[in-house]
Amino acid sequence: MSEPSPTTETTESESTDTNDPTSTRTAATASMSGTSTTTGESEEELREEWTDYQFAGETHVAAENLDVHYGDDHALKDISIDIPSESVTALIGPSGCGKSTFLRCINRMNDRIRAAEVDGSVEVDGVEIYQDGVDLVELRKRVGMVFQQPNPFPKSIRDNVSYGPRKHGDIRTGLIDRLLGRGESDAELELVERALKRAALYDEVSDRLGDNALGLSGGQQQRLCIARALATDPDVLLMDEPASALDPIATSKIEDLITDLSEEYTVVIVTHNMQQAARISDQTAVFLTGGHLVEYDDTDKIFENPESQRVEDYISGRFG
Ligand SMILES: Nc1ncnc2c1ncn2[C@@H]1O[C@H](COP(=O)(O)OP(=O)(O)OP(=O)(O)O)[C@@H](O)[C@H]1O
Repeated sequence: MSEPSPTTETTESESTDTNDPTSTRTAATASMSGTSTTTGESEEELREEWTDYQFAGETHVAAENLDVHYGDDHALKDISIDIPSESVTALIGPSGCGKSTFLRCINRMNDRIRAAEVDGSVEVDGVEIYQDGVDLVELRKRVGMVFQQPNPFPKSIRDNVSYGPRKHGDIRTGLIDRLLGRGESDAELELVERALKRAALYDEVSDRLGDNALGLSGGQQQRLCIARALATDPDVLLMDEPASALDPIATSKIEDLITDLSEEYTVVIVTHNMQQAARISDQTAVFLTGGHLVEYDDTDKIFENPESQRVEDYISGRFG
């Protein structure tokens, strides 16, 4: 192993992110509460466990003292975590413990949920993304997201992939291209091919790029969604249970792809499938009920010798 989309789906209109008027929260550092958890371990003790983690690589995404509320529901409590670049980080834990909420903090998708209030800090490449003036379109180009249900647009395969770059004006259409006899369509085709190859889909669709994407199998649609995310040249890929709607063969292809992508991208994946987390991730963060990050470490350590009894119970199926 190398070193790291919600239950809501992205729609075409969502993908055209503009600065969201609800996104005015600023970074605020929450103090550590020091309260006791249901198991009697203090939050400092829990924190102790996962801050022992030795980084395999450079930190790419860092959350500090992150709290999320949905109205009265305190969904994430004082989360601090450093996620290394070019690796796969799995987020595991029982339903409702805040995994998707955390994932959505990394590209500020929670800004779209009116009830969501985010406090604390998230840095991507050392830049605070919860400061005023952050360009959310740019952020979401750099931090791509793939959701549980494949959600291609009802357009051609080619248009699905080129949608983002076209929207953001990233496909070059300048004079030099025209002088060289290259038109907009050449640049676009190049980009589409590159993204489809990177998503391990090109060979299966190269002869039908004009066909409607909805005619692809579920696994192909999911790889198309990954290609669509890659087309805007992100460096972080957030994946919310990307294989849970797929059959075992399609799942295996997605897992191989994720491993491959982690050589180039920082992948953060939510999964309910612990075997999947063990197979594909380099480090694993275990969230448990109450919105706590209980332990974070190398995946082998989490699965073979976790520090926390609660994590051991969860992993062995005695809890959660
Ligand atoms: N859009 C929302 N509006 C209000 N509350 C929400 C919203 N999304 C999540 N929550 C609440 O936040 C808490 C954490 O939910 P979240 O979906 O992040 O957990 P999860 O670990 O990803 O769950 P699952 O594994 O079931 O997807 C839950 O109590 C949930 O009800």
